[in-house]
Amino acid sequence: MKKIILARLSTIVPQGARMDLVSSGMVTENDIAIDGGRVVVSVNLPERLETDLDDLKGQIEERLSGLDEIENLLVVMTAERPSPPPPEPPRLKKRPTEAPGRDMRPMSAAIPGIKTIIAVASGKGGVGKSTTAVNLALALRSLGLKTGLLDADIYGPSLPRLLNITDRPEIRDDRVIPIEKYGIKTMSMGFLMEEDNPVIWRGPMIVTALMQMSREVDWGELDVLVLDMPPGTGDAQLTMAQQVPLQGAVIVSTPQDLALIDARKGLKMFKNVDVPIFGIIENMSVFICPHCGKPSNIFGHGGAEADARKLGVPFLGAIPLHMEIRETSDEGTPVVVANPDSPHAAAYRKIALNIASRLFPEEDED
Ligand SMILES: Nc1ncnc2c1ncn2[C@@H]1O[C@H](COP(=O)(O)OP(=O)(O)OP(=O)(O)O)[C@@H](O)[C@H]1O
Repeated sequence: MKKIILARLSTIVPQGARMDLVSSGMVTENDIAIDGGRVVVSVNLPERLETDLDDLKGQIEERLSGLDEIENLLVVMTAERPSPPPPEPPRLKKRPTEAPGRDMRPMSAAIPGIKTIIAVASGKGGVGKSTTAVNLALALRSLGLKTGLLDADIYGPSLPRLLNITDRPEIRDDRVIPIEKYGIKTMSMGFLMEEDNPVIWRGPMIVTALMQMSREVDWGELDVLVLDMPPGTGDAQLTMAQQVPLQGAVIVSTPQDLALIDARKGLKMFKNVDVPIFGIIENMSVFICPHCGKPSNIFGHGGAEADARKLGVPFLGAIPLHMEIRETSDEGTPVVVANPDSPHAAAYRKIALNIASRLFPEEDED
């Protein structure tokens, strides 16, 4: 089957390219994932190729449309960048709203149906960003907001594990249908990836694919879409911060100094692209002993709060390091739904309320 697909794609020469999709290596056997009748074709575009992506996508779909074996086809455009260009603050100072992006859409055009988007980011990996994003999304939902959660962590998507989702999303009319769990709509690269064939997402950066994930998923009507950003402050994060119309960002940090230094980089990145920082969340702030309930400041609690004050950024709250948060995450039932009456769930709800009042200030006035 892959051979047939490759043969058909070898007849397409993208506008501006010298060779066809297959001879140029833009689509290889590894870039085709087949799961029953579902086929995902990943096109790795060279950085410098200026081509109309919608047109190219249309050509691929048309060329493969005659194959009976394909029930659902998803074409994903990915862009490899051998060396990320260093951010240039003057160029990035103003967030472009009119300039076309790579795919010729306005860079931060609103996504129809989605009222607001917030990014949950961290300066480095492993600080509990995804756990925080999932619990915040569920807490926003518990406040009555229609909520979606997009796991943009292409390097290590964690949503399938955190929400115990093993299904694959349906693809209808060329749009991916998000998977609903605990009342929120969710989407993750992990839902589309083949476990034994992760190579489909190879490449140091897949920003174009992420753009498709936010725009070509059928989110329906949402009050808020929570974006679980990839960890760090590299080129992928920067491009996302520029291209997705963000209302604001929250930075998750652990109390350790190192994480705070990284968190500062996160703050700087969003400031450079004019995305308001809603505040810092200190995760794993104090260790609460599961046996005696006694708090211990093993990481030096308070670092994030003091740092936020110094940087003039709001401190949104502290989430303790607690076994229950870890266990519920591992079981795929985050603490906000597993134990809504717990103090941990209350801590997430308090932060969610704060975020909601920033997102919808007018509804807060009476
Ligand atoms: N407050 C907490 N208390 C206890 N465990 C936590 C807490 N927050 C996160 N964890 C645990 O820490 C680990 C890392 O969390 P998580 O995957 O959310 O981090 P991350 O920053 O998204 O990581 P990565 O950057 O690698 O994606 C997980 O096992 C999670 O269950």
